[in-house]
Amino acid sequence: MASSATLTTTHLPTLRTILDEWNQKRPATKGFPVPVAELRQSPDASKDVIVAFRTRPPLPNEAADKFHADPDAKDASVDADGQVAAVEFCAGITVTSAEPGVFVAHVPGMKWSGPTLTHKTYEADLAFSPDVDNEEVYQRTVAASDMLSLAISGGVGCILAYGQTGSGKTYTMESVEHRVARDLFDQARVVGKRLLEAQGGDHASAATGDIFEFSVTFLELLGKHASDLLESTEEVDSQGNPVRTEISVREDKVGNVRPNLISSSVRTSAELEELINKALSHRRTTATLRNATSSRSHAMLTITIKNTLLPYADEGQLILVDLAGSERYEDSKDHDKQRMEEARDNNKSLMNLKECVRAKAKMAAEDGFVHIPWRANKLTMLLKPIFDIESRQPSRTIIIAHVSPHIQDTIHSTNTLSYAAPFKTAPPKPRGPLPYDAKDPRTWDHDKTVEWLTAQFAKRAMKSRQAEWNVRAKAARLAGKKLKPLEDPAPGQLDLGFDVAKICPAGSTAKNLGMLYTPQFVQRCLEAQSGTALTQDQVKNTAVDIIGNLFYLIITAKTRKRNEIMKSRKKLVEEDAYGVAPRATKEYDEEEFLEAQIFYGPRWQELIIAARKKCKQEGKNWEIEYGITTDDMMDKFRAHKAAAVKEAAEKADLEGLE
Ligand SMILES: Nc1ncnc2c1ncn2[C@@H]1O[C@H](COP(=O)(O)OP(=O)(O)OP(=O)(O)O)[C@@H](O)[C@H]1O
Repeated sequence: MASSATLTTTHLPTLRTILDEWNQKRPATKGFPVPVAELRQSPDASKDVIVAFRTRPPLPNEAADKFHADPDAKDASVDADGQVAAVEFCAGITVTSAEPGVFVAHVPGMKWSGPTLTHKTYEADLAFSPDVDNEEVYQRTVAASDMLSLAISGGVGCILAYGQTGSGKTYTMESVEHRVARDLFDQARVVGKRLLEAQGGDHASAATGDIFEFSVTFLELLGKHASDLLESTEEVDSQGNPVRTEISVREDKVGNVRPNLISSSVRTSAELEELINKALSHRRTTATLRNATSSRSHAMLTITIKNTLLPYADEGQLILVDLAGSERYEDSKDHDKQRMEEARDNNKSLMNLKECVRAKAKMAAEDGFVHIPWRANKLTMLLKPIFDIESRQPSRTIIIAHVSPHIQDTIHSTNTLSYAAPFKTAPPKPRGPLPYDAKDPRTWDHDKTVEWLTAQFAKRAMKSRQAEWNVRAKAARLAGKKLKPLEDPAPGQLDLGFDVAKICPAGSTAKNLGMLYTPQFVQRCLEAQSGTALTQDQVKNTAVDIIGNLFYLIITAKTRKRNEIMKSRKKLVEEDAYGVAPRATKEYDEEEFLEAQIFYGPRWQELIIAARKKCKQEGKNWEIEYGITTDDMMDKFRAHKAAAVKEAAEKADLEGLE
């Protein structure tokens, strides 16, 4: 049977005629409904996963190369006289609608009656034709989905470039990276100024809005091997490959995947640009030295954004991934063993990525529980922030699937398009209210939400009232006097320090609050502060604490079903973040472990990671040096919980006596 290559080569004129006929019959291509200059916020900002298709223009002489315009080549296109036929471009892809995006792939085939073309339709949120430039792609994806604001506000934004080798992934991703570098700092300053304004008072950065810290890592994943693209190396191995330290990718004790990469802090667009250029030049050098293209590795740029006004809020992240080429395994069969293994590993990681993105898109569309197998592979482990359903950080993923414009590549293109098209989901359907569940804030109406918020603020107000009284009582005792016992305030008389109606205005529910980013909730609380009893820091800590509690309740409700399954798993096996063999610890189930982490907040991770890092550098045993182990921290947490339970019971007893 004729190979696909021979088929297209020999019958190119016939295929072109069939394509022309099809083109004449089809409706005109639908462009973007909104011109790029008037773009505000689209595509649907409520979607967690946005899918875009992109195809590029044919490159000079590419058609000739693709169709083997070399008379000695196996599939050479020669005419009846044995002359090399002139090879012209023939489209393998047609864009029929830009938004929603529709690509039609023209698949050549052969029947008894002669060559045929099958036209397969694939749908995405957006489709970019060859004449759309990089700026427009950036504006319609990253800018329109407000991804930079998401990351600045403590969320996670991820952009994935997928496609066959040579389809234009690197062309897109490099341009996105440079544009992110161009815009990120200006946007952060706008958000910073807004937050400082809400906070009021003097602040050193009030005029500039410089309240964020940015750090950058750049990882390369080649097959199963991860390395640091920011590590400069002169060393090369016997095959000419640059020797870089192998980076381990695993979950640490607290479940974070933080490979030990060089993390460079940047303060300006120019500094970020410089760093990106450095990493990209390392990637290119590696590719050239290996006599191959960058298509064999995944390159992951991560920008972490810390809000210095809210040190305990989650750090935002932007993760930009130029994925390895999606070659079919058969295409690598002629390669050496190492390259075949790499191709197999790449395929596995891309297949696992597909499962995870699909599950995530499905979960967002159905608002239910779907298992996301992100632990199955290093690539998806590195993308944990977007896949972990226990993460309380909001996230958004844009996947740009690239295809070659040539009919010669249509088989590859259909693979790419059928990989990415299922990520397109309908936006979540508007539903009626869920039946009320006291433990699930997503089911609370406005009144219940206000009641819960009021109770949260009241608890804290009572606590600080008591602390104040204790101080006064102690001073009185020292002066030989006795203070009148503290009486409970009359109903409605407790000064909460906040106007709850401003935090949760009419019509707003816990579900709406749960969709706010931590800094947005903090800003609301700063604006809703009544009286001057609380300092700025107290307001911020209270706000972070309360929104944390709400997130916790929502996550617990979401994962309740999963926890039931997990309950059978009694023991938690820990892995040492620095590669010590896994060891079993005392018994505590995952639910309690999660509760403890939330109780400690980011301090848990900071304490453990910082202590370990320092001791590792100094060659000391961190457990002896610091005397804290996970078991100790769990013990302390249990003691705290027991004390809280005891206190509540005593209070209940007292109330019963009254
Ligand atoms: N939209 C475009 N407009 C013009 N040229 C493009 C476009 N997209 C890609 N190219 C060109 O096509 C060639 C291949 O693109 P690129 O290297 O980005 O592909 P790739 O998918 O990243 O390949 P690899 O996987 O091998 O790294 C490059 O010369 C690039 O400049």
